[in-house]
Amino acid sequence: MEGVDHLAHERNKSEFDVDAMKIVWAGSPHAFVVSDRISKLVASDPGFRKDNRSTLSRKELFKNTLRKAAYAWKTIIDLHLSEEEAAKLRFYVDEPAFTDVHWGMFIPAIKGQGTEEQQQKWLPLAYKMQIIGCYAQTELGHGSNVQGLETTATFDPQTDEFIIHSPTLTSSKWWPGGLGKVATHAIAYALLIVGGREQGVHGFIVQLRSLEDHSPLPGMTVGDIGMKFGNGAYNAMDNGVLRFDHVRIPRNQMLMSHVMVLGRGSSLLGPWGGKTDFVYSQWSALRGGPVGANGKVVLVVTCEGKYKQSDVPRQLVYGAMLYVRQTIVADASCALSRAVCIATRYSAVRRQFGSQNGGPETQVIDYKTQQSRLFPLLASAYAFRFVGEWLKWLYADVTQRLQANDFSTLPEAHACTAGLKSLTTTATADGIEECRKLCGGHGYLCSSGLPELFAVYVPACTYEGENTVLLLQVARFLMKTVSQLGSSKKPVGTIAYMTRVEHLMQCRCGVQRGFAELSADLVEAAVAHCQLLVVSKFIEKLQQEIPGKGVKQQLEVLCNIYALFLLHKHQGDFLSTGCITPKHAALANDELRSLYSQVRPNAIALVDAFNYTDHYLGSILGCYDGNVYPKLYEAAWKDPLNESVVPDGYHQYIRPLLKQEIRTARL
Ligand SMILES: Cc1cc2nc3c(=O)[nH]c(=O)nc-3n(C[C@H](O)[C@H](O)[C@H](O)COP(=O)(O)OP(=O)(O)OC[C@H]3O[C@@H](n4cnc5c(N)ncnc54)[C@H](O)[C@@H]3O)c2cc1C
Repeated sequence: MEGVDHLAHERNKSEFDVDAMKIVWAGSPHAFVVSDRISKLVASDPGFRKDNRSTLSRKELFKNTLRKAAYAWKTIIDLHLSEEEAAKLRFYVDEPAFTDVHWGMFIPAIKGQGTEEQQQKWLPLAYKMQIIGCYAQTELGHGSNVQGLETTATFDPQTDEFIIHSPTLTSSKWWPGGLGKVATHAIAYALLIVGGREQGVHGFIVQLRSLEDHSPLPGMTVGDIGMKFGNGAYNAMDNGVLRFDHVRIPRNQMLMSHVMVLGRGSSLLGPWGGKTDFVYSQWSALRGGPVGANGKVVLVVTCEGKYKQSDVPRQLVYGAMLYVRQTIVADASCALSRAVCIATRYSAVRRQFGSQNGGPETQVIDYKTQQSRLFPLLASAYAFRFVGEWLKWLYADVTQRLQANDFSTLPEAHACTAGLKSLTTTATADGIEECRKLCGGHGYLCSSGLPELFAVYVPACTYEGENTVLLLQVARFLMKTVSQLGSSKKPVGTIAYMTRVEHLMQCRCGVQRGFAELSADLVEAAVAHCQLLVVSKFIEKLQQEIPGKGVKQQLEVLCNIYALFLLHKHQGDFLSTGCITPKHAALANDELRSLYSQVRPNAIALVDAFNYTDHYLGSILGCYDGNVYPKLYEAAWKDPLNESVVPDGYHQYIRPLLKQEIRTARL
């Protein structure tokens, strides 16, 4: 039956132009062309094979990841791929690797926190992969609380160097991807000590390994932290542990675009001016902690004991984080759409019960319960796509403003990226698991692709800001906004709606002192605010011109499902606050059911619009042609356990049982 499309009847039912939807999903015709070409290139190259990943041992998996990363780099060079194409290629290779951190965190950190001089020195090396970088912030004892980091960087004015040291076991760097076995350099975060005084946590470029033989440099104890959740998945990554024993690095390896420590006799440039011994700054946690009272970086000139302020707000250190978090939101729609594509196609293939007069049984996708679990996830995938697009725009906008010394939108951008990172990753991780359940027993097989997708994805709820910690930051931002409602400072942008809420206008924010007590409720408020963002950005998308027969109508249906499903899920909150009446709630529920019926004939086409190759999906249940059973059957025989009919261990452990010889067996 090779070549037969078992889902053709489903595709024929669709009421819209799938090719036009593919372009909407990709973001533009250009993005579609690039994505389509690169995904097919990766899928057709046996060098990027990944179907055996979950059966490899850790060592084999890791070595294979190294091979793929090198092969990907060779392909990028040989084919002269642009930066955009290269990024797409890494995306479609679809394997966590040290390169993710090198390109996604090490380079952005140097760009965001390094001086021009530092960028000129380090970026060309990093771009050519003559050095490989990791991002070493988290320690064994502290992750979210960056101010609590214990690694020290003590300035030695005699030699003009920093001494990087891990004073305790809990100060060991722990988790950084790429650190364990590959990275030659790290951006290591450490508590700066100048003249005996602690001056907050800063980033330092530290060489870890020899560029000749890859051995750790003197003073470094470095290795991998061990197996992680799931088969394959994140075990392809060498998350690492690192201890420093009085490692010396030159002063110019502290990242100094916003703060600086000057050597004796150096001149100060820019807004600070003057001549001094040392200058350093104070700034709060990268991930935690409220923004300071005036939001300014405080520069301290130690030799004179004078305090000066620059015009640079301390939130500027969030720049690299904003970038990384907005990419995480974009990735959420990819991971969720992938799981939804698998579950939708399989739900159309799978039949259970309902046979009439010997006819075929019912496709499980036709059960209303299946639809009510699956279609809100399909709607969420599209909703996250569009809010991700908007966040990308917001990031570009805020970056442009920063270059023009306009810092006004930075707190809002920070709240949006933190909140949406939290919301979309939580919903995606939960959504992937729901898709696994939607596929019944077969969803539990590695060949469904869903267990590994979940295992790879779920740490996104923790890294780059633990999701609850991030929501607490959004809650603080919202409470601050509420407290300013009566003042002349009017909320704008994503919080402008607050001025329209009559009740809020009369509120005085009373949670300043009781914040911790109310934090669980405030986190819910933060989620609601972020949901409003997602819904409003979906609606804004629909206000644009969207070409293609029936495309806009389908998106309208999905947008309504997304919004009404939320209303349905949180009915209690809406009813208890008097926002809706029980009649409204019932109407919304009726409407939701009717929307599910409208999606049903278009469901397969709506997931086809993601344009995923079978290679990228990595799932027998989700394969394009729907020919699930023969492929499942065939895959089972390829399992290493089936290499022999009688298993290894039969003579030692099974036969003695069967032959009642267990007491004399050598176990
Ligand atoms: C796969 C993976 C890859 C990673 N890669 C890197 C990397 O490349 N570089 C790097 O530096 N780090 C990396 N990390 C580490 C990651 O960034 C941290 O684990 C993350 O920041 C969370 O910090 P934590 O582990 O200290 O969690 P904790 O903060 O200890 O969280 C534990 C619990 O405490 C709660 N909690 C914490 N603080 C508060 C609070 N103030 N109020 C209420 N509740 C609170 C949290 O909600 C959570 O439920 C990685 C982690 C993983 C899992």
